[in-house]
Amino acid sequence: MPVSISIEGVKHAYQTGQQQPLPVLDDLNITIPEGKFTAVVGPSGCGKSTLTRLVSGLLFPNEGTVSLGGEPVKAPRSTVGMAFQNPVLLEWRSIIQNVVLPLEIVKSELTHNQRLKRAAKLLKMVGLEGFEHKRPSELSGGMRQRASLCRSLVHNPDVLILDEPFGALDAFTREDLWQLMRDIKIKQPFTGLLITHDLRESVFLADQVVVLSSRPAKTQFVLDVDLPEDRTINSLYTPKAVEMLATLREQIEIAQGRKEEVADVE
Ligand SMILES: Nc1ncnc2c1ncn2[C@@H]1O[C@H](COP(=O)(O)OP(=O)(O)OP(=O)(O)O)[C@@H](O)[C@H]1O
Repeated sequence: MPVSISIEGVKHAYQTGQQQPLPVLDDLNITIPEGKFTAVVGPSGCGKSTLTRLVSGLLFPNEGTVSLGGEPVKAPRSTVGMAFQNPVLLEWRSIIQNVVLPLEIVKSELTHNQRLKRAAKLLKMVGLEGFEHKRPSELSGGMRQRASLCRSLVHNPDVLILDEPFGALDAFTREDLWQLMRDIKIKQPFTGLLITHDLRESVFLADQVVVLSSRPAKTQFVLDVDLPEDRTINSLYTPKAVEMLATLREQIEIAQGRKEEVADVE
């Protein structure tokens, strides 16, 4: 069952040997209701991947709290799924064996056959039926990323963290995978956190887009994406979406220090 994600007053600095700590996150506040999808955008190096480590329990904040379903995160949780820009599939395993890997790690109660059945169902859902027994190197980049998405979903995670998973793909494959992700979200609900540099991707996939300031990152701006659930690529060209994209573009420029924030004049 999807759970809410709550990031409240989070500050984090990395200890870097003898040098002064490097402040990375400074007063981060993000709330993602259960089953909703939030995209986080911000300047390069502002702390987005650090945020994913805090939510997945691989790192703990110096100040503030990160909670999943109202429970503070104190350790890595097996109910979180993750996918990254580089799918890192194991070459000595077939595609289906790569997909079942998380079930082995979390010591699932499913039998061997049940695990294979679940993986095969996911592979079918992403259009990889017939490729179950291929090696990762026999697949294209887009196909490997589809397999990686199956691996991140095979243990039915209640939270899915996507750290630029489509960043290395060509524009058309990327759009295909956005649509696939939209359909997966309906079939297998989860609470989603997407890190991306692509504003169109954020508007296509998310219910809300959070813009972070430059490092140390603060929550600078939150946009509610008021588009239909069943949005298509064409939805990105509607006046409403174009206006949202322009707003986000402007906020990124402010975050990068290229533009001053202008106060509203009544
Ligand atoms: N384990 C670590 N120890 C020390 N410093 C780190 C560590 N991990 C990241 N950093 C530093 O923290 C800052 C934020 O890194 P992070 O990877 O979270 O940013 P990001 O927003 O995801 O970057 P990008 O957009 O370029 O992918 C960077 O300056 C990075 O060098």
